[in-house]
Amino acid sequence: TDDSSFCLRIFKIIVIGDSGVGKTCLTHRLWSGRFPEKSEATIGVDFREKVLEVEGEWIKIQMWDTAGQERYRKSMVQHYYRGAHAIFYVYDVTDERSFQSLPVWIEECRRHSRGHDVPSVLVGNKCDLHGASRVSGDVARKFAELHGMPFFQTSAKNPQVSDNPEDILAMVAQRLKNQKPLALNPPLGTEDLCAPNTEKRGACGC
Ligand SMILES: Nc1nc2c(ncn2[C@@H]2O[C@H](COP(=O)(O)OP(=O)(O)OP(=O)(O)O)[C@@H](O)[C@H]2O)c(=O)[nH]1
Repeated sequence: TDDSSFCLRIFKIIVIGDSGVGKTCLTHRLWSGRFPEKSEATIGVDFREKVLEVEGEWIKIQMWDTAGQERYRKSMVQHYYRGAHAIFYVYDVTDERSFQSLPVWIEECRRHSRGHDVPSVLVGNKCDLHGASRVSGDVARKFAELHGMPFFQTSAKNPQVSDNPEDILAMVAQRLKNQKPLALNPPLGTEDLCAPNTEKRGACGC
């Protein structure tokens, strides 16, 4: 047998954001290719993993779909962030409040990742809806630039109308695999902050 097949690098991605923005649906879309008919509030964390081939290397992606509701997440917060290689910050494009909450999520991440800024992407979800209070794409893009994150607008329900969630994951996986910053043009002075957290990289028993 080929021993290298048991020697996968593992990358942990956590999905963060207010309750109801669609974290579970996005994760479900990525793992099953479908939009779930029913989605209930996540309690604690929902954990999925899969093996992806990226440019000839098989890597294992672990996706941690976290609870947005405070009462379902309190005791788990440390576990979410420990060893995370990347974060999807998700907001709902029809819900201004979920966008306004982002600095709080970013701050929480900083507190728990011991001074490291974990490479992140900003994902506006529910682009298939045309609600009155849509968060401006330009404003969100500027926010993402300010924080050195690539920005995507997507829909777990109807990926055709927007960036495809699978493409977002593929891009993140490719950058993690190559240990490149997630943002193409990190803002001046933040290059180190965008570098992948390599401390727990390569969880390989070989
Ligand atoms: N129209 C539309 N609805 C969506 C989309 N994504 C999620 N939803 C709906 O939004 C609601 C909340 O989705 P969830 O995925 O459970 O939200 P969550 O962020 O995981 O919520 P918590 O687990 O409480 O943190 C559900 O009713 C979904 O059907 C989307 O892309 N488009």
